[in-house]
Amino acid sequence: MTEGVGREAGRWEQQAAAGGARRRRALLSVADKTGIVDLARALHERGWELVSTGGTAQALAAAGLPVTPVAQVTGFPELLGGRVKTLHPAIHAGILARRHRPDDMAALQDHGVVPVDLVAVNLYPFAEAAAAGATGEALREEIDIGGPALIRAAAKNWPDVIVLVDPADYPRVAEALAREGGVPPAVRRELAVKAFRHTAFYDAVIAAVLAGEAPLAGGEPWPEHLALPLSREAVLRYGENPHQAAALYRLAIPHRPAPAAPASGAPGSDRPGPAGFVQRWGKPMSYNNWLDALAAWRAVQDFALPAAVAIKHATPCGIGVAATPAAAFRLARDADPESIFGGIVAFNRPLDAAAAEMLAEIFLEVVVAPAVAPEALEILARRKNLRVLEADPGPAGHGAGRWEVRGAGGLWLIQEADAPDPAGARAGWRPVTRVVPTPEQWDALDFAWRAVKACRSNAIVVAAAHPAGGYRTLGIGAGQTSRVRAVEQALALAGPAARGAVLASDGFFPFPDSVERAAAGGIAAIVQPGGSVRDAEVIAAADAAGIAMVFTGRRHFRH
Ligand SMILES: NC(=O)c1ncn([C@@H]2O[C@H](COP(=O)(O)O)[C@@H](O)[C@H]2O)c1NC=O
Repeated sequence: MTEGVGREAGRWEQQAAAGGARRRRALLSVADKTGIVDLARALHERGWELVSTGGTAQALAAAGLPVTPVAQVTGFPELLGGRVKTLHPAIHAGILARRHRPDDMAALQDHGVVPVDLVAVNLYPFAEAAAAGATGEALREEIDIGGPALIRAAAKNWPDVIVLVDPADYPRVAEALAREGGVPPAVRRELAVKAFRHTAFYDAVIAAVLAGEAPLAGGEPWPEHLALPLSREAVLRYGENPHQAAALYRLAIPHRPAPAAPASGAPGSDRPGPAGFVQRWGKPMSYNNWLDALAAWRAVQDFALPAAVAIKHATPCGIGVAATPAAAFRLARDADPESIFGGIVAFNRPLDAAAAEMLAEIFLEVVVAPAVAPEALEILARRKNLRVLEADPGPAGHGAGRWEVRGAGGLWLIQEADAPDPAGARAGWRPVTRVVPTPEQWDALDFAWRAVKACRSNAIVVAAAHPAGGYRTLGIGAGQTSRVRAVEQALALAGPAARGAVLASDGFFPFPDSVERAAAGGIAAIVQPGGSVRDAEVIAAADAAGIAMVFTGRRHFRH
């Protein structure tokens, strides 16, 4: 505590306890009436005067409590359809007067203003109105003006005024008043912090909604100041390691509601997750679970056919596409049967029983899919340590999913997410070698290119069609500090299967050495962004080996 406020507050409490040199006054003005009658009754029983705005006053009067209408205090009726109710010196001077300043108190006396000692306010439900589709004038009327002014005034004067913005805090304040005749300074300060967060969050939501499709950028090149409305979804057991504290927040920009989870009658109670996620089974998600599940879910969006992406430590260890989720999973699993142990698997199609049976055979941490059939959930629920998430594949709305924010060393970096390449993107690819890919190789290169996008840089993917249909990664070299080492890792994992396979590189080859290694491993076709100053040498190496190579003109680094 600072500013000697505890001393001032103590004086205030003594005054109150001394039998009330004056009657204390509370201003109650709440859109959400939850708990307000109980709070008002507790105050009334302790001799407080209750002052309220229209709807709140009605609710209190209906409960048999005596209320002073705010209009009686201000001498004005509520104006402009409620746009101006409490915005008046008779209210705000009463809140803001510093009780230890004789000049402030004298000013109140001179102007017949009564001090306000407690403010309980919550705001017009702007976010709910936006989520329900309100626009234009109707939405604008949901922007609360007087409420934030009351909250901020009371929070500024927290040494003398109790500010309440959350009904969950009413009982403890009522108890403190009953027990001690006042609320300890530390608690008043804590309530003030909560109040400023409340109004800051409220305004951040309004700005984001008014900014529309570009909530972060505000529709213009990056704004100088940016307030992101974040809502806590969960306090996590710990972060990346047990000695790190962690919580999960989501960008709380109203958007269309996620589809209701299908009623399954299946085991487990549904646990809501961040916007668009519902946990259908299993223990709470950990920090690393979320990192991996989000990476897997993002990666699987890049494929149009049924796909399975298996992730370990935020980078894929196997990716498969095939006719069914089960067939896709078989390919992803067999790509690296060792690494998938304890992995996270995402699907881009609803999970059926056939896929669930295969998943339940091995130890996995998390499975993510757009939907999980009831019979599939029954099967997965055999695995006590598995977590099952349903994810909403639809657009996040208001551009919330379009942005990535991450912290590094006290700074925050924001970028547009690396969106999936559109379905026909390869029409823009440019063959640069004498040999051009066969139609089959084009398909395999398309798959490998989408797979390498999901991998940490430097990333190389060796991939091929499967004789029974579909495509799978054979070897992934990711997170390497040199590109040629990523090639070697991918080839080593692929082994003899690399002969005749294709290779994708997330960035250009700075030297021909990677192509020479690929050629030695039997790679038949390569896709890479191109753009190196040594492209000519790289192309010459491919030509010398009889390898087909195409340039995408776009890279997919992932740091
Ligand atoms: N205009 C004002 O002076 C004003 N003062 C308080 N309010 C809000 O009016 C609401 C309560 O209204 P009622 O008691 O009529 O239901 C609260 O959400 C409060 O934040 C106001 N409304 C909006 O700005």
